[in-house]
Amino acid sequence: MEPVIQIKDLNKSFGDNHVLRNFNMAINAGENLAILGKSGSGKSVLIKCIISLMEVDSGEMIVLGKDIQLLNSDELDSLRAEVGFLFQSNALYDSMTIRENLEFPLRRHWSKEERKKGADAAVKEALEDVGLSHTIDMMPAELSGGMRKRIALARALILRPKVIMYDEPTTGLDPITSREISNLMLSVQKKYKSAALIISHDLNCIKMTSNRVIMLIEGTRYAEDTYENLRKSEDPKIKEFFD
Ligand SMILES: Nc1ncnc2c1ncn2[C@@H]1O[C@H](COP(=O)(O)OP(=O)(O)OP(=O)(O)O)[C@@H](O)[C@H]1O
Repeated sequence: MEPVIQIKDLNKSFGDNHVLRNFNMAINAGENLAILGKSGSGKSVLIKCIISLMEVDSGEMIVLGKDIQLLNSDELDSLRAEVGFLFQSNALYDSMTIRENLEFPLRRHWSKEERKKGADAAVKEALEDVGLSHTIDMMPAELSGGMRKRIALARALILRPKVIMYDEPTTGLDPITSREISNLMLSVQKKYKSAALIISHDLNCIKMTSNRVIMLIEGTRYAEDTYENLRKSEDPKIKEFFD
């Protein structure tokens, strides 16, 4: 089966700063792939290139069978409906209730008719998925950091994406809440058979959620293996991450 995301020989520089160098990566359907790299190694730049928020210098990016550099803005918009994002900041709208926050992507991607028929059920199911049905009429400010993260995940799920991008999903959360989020990420993968790109510093999160890990070092795919195999590596550059 064709990978859901395929990156070939991606290069991205800012002046003399060559952030990504002939970077290659493929995510298969239903697979959780994590990218582990030091601060400043280019993980966020990579996500921005994949969702076309940033232009690349050279390389190819095929997302759900489409070469994203060849898409016009309408085509990009509909592709983005199939890709869910969980941003580090959660990006919830503070002035909207939880229901309104979850309806937001539906307003953009569903017709009025579709929303009339299905929005209420979709919002309720997404909230159930993250165990927060009771917050439907609350405001984001009334929720804890971990709850806001779960709501952001519910919003990412509402359009049933085939692939989800997790940008530092557990950063800033305590270990117990981080584990809850990691467990949720696993149950999402199981229930929706979605694939994921997970960018994280949190080794526990990566250990729990990823099927495969790419080590991004000096802009390249330095190593790629399961978490357990990488943890056992004797390579000093890899060991550094686990010590
Ligand atoms: N818009 C930009 N203009 C210039 N340089 C940039 C820009 N965005 C990122 N960079 C540079 O690209 C490099 C990679 O940054 P990036 O944010 O991708 O790192 P990261 O691996 O996500 O780090 P962290 O884990 O700290 O979030 C850094 O050297 C950064 O300064």
